[in-house]
Amino acid sequence: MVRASVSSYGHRVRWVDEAHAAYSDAVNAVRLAGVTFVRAGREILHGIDLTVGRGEQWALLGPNGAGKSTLLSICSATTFPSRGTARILDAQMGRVDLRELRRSIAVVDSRHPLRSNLPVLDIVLTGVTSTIERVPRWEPTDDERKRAEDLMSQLGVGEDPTQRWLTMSQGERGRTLIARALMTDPELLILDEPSTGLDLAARERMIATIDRLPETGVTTIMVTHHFEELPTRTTHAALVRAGRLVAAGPVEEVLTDENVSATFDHPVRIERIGGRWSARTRTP
Ligand SMILES: Nc1ncnc2c1ncn2[C@@H]1O[C@H](COP(=O)(O)OP(=O)(O)OP(=O)(O)O)[C@@H](O)[C@H]1O
Repeated sequence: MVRASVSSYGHRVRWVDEAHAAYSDAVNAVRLAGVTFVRAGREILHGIDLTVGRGEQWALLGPNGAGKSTLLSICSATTFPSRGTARILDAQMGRVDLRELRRSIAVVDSRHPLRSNLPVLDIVLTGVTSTIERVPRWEPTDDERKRAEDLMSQLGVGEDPTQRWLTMSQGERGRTLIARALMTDPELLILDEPSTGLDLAARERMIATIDRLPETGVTTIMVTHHFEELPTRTTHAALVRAGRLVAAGPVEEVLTDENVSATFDHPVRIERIGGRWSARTRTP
């Protein structure tokens, strides 16, 4: 069912995720109801309702400071809502063992805070321990090592065994972090600006990599600033502005000139060519 409403910015927007709300949680990866988040006395998210079905590929878009990363941290069960409920992979935050839940969730963050100059294999293996650094005295099993090597080969990293974190390019780091994230065969994969700082060829390789992820059945939620970076297999989008959703639902219905212009408070024309999107200023 599609419901039309008027956003707080005076634009008519369509809410298109109501059909999902009728689903049982068994088919939902994320279900947020009335999620509000307060930090340092300031309300950053205001009553967010969002349902992400399992196997869907979502993009979160919006201006700087809109609350995308905060929303992402609630979806990854890293941050608790101040009010409202968050069900992640059928588990209600606040009522489950978070360590157990987080085993099914992997996060790829372009600002990965690794300080040690680890080789690629060791970085990928930190996906098993869910740590940034290698855990002292922890050793992978033969199967874990084999899986890490398989993923490295699939993602095209680690061919040079001397390659280490501090000397890796942004593109190599990004693909290494995706291999790391896939180590635990996650049900939910969170991607925070995975293409940041990549040159054109590296960005295109990264998008092609992300485009292959649905084959694993994983649900993805990705934050990006650029419509050009949306993988072709993106199924849904959510537009965030000033801590509120402007629109959320199937990507073709959400990424309209009207919705995107309302989100960025700027006249925007959205085009989709060959499955990829672009956005530019709409001239009268
Ligand atoms: N640690 C913090 N303490 C106080 N306020 C914060 C903190 N982190 C973020 N904020 C504020 O919360 C709001 C939302 O931030 P958030 O990082 O979620 O936005 P974003 O949409 O991801 O932004 P960007 O696109 O710039 O990364 C911003 O106004 C930001 O200033």
